[in-house]
Amino acid sequence: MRVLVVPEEQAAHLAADAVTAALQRAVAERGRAVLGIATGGSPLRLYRALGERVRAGEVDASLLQGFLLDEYVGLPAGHAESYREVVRRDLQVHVPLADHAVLGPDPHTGDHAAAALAYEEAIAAAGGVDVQVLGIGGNGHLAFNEPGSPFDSRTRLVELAPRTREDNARYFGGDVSAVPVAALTQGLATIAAARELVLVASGAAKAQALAAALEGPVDVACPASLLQLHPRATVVLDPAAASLLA
Ligand SMILES: N[C@@H]1[C@@H](O)[C@H](O)[C@@H](COP(=O)(O)O)O[C@@H]1O
Repeated sequence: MRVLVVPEEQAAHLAADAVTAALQRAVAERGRAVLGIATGGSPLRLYRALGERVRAGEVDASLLQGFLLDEYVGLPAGHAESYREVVRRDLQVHVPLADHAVLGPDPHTGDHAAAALAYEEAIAAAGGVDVQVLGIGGNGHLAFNEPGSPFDSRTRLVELAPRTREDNARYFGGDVSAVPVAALTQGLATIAAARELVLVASGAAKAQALAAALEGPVDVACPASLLQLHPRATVVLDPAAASLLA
């Protein structure tokens, strides 16, 4: 695991370096590349920086396919805070992935187990994820794998922890009751199967989770501690997020 601590503005560029290199490697090997997409505030600057790389011709967006980490269950299709819409706003305006080239778990089928399985199959059919962008929850969650999620978990329906719903209320006008109670999420084993992981985090609110994830025991109590086991993981932090690291 590589941990880089730099000012936030520089962090996005270092993370974009890692993501770009992984995508270029995949394109050189297989003629295309699969990007794993995280939502939330953490990767916003990274996605802008990645857009610059695309405009500079370092990455050909037409060769990319994207898979979301997770999706809320219970929002109407097209809801502004559904992760499919968030990805349109936060990633696709910078990195022009075609709509058909971006998939997320489908929360509208009425059969969440079947949708979860179909999503795993779609990722496998694409050849797996080349580089997975990650944020980290304040409680150490990855995607919507809350503390206690098994390391061998796959895409499935999960209930959101109260802390996660409170943290995410800021995207729902501050109203916790508007935050869905469930989601479909890639499992920890699904995430760990990506060939490369790039986690970005900033701010003191993430410091405790990062100390547990990077320097604590590898344990389901902190789902993000699985990064310690991954052969190609890069973590890019600003000084505040890194402030509790030894
Ligand atoms: N499901 C997402 C995660 O994928 C994300 O990493 C995390 C942190 O979000 P933020 O970057 O906005 O702090 O929260 C959300 O709940």
